[in-house]
Amino acid sequence: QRPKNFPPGPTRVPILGNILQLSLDNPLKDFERLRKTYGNVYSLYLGSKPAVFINGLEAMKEALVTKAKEFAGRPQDLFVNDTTDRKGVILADYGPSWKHHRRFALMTLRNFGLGKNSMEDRIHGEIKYVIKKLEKSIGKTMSPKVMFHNASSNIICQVLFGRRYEYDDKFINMIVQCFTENAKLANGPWAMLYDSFPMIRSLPLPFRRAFKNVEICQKFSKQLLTEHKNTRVPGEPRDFVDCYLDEMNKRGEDGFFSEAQLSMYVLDIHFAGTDTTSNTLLTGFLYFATFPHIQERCQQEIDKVLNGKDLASFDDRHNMPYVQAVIHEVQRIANTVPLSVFHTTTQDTELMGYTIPKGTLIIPNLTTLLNEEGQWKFPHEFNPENFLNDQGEFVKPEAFMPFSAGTRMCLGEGLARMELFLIIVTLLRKFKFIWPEDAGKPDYTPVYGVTLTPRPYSMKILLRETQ
Ligand code: HEM
Repeated sequence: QRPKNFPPGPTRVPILGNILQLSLDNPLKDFERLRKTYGNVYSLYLGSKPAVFINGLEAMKEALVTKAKEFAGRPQDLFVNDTTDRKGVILADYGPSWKHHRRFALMTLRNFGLGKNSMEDRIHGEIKYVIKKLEKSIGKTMSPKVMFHNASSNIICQVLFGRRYEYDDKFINMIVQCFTENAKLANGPWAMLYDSFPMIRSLPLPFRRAFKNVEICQKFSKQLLTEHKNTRVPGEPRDFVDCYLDEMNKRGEDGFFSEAQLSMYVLDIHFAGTDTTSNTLLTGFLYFATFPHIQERCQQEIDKVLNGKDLASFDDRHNMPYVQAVIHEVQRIANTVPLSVFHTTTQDTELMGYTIPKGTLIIPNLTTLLNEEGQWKFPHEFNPENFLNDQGEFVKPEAFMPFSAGTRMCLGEGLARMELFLIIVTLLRKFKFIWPEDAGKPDYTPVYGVTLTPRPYSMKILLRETQ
């Protein structure tokens, strides 16, 4: 029996809950089936623990925007919490430590956006290496996966640590590999079993791999922190880590800012800024290569707007409605973080008339907004018309929430949007991306995880004549 007025859902069995009713490899289709049966707010039991799923624009807005604070918590008893030692910002519960760290990140990222060495310069700096890499493949086919993952990692590494790594650097490739592996493990079958059955948690099962990966990454960030402490000049920050160390000096021992926090905090931001942007870029180029007419129309608009200009700037987006529409459509179809990051309720509350007690696990299914019927002209196909009005102007429907919404909304949205725009525009301006003749039909179905990943593919690179 569910508690009185709790969201409905399928009957559960003792101990296992509803877990046998889900495909643990990729439950997204099951979640959609359950939404059709039980409505936009329903519940499932993962073992003995209830989880409330939020679907569709109306329910999502009520929870994340109207009742933002009431839904701003994070669960603290899951696999992901154990792997990250309950530090950092992404999984921090709603409270003063999370607030201070979120505010600090937003402020510091904003400050790096200004001035001489601006975020745009940093991104263009990295794009030069991407161009070099692509130039080596002209006339040939290449798999863009490592390149985009490393480019995204480098952009955020520059901000955090003031440094970048070559794309064949073994060390950073190992870190990125840990990120991509953990993004699959974090909500994969073993994590689901770990969360549902606490008695198996200390057993040597495959979920141990995720702990090992965090350990490897922690070594990496701790080493960089030591280097920073040894070389910094207080009050003259070179990067995010220096700013944090300055802030620690300023605050003294207030219990919120500490070195132990810092090493997981930078890891959080490094991870969040790598596996998201890169998978979105990979989705984008998969579609550019297989929808050549859309690629060409973007190139015409880019040529016209950038006519004679050396580099694209983020402001140019206002004169590129079609390119803007395409990039947003790429994000919509990529559905990069399909179940957002899980929330909890911070107090007893109500949603769409149902009663939800404090501390309930909340799963915002963002997928159901990005393809919701009635919200999009073409919910189930790749079509930039989804973001264009009858006059060909760019419009952003309300259901476009790949970064979530409200209090816990992605704090890297500004950076991510700038990266996507500058990288896509610069590369489409210079190169033509072609689906290889012998590659067969493209498979657009992504691999499930905390982030959705396009299946590995290769594309042929040509240099464009008109630039
Ligand atoms: C296309 C790229 C990206 C997508 C689609 C994306 C999406 C998301 C989503 C859905 C959430 C969960 C929000 C919630 O719980 O309601 C999130 C949180 C977060 N993202 Fe992003 N993200 C992207 C890029 C980035 C970048 C570049 C950074 C680095 C600065 C970043 C840092 C974070 C952080 C720190 C959080 C946790 C915020 C909190 O709990 O307060 N993300 N992101």
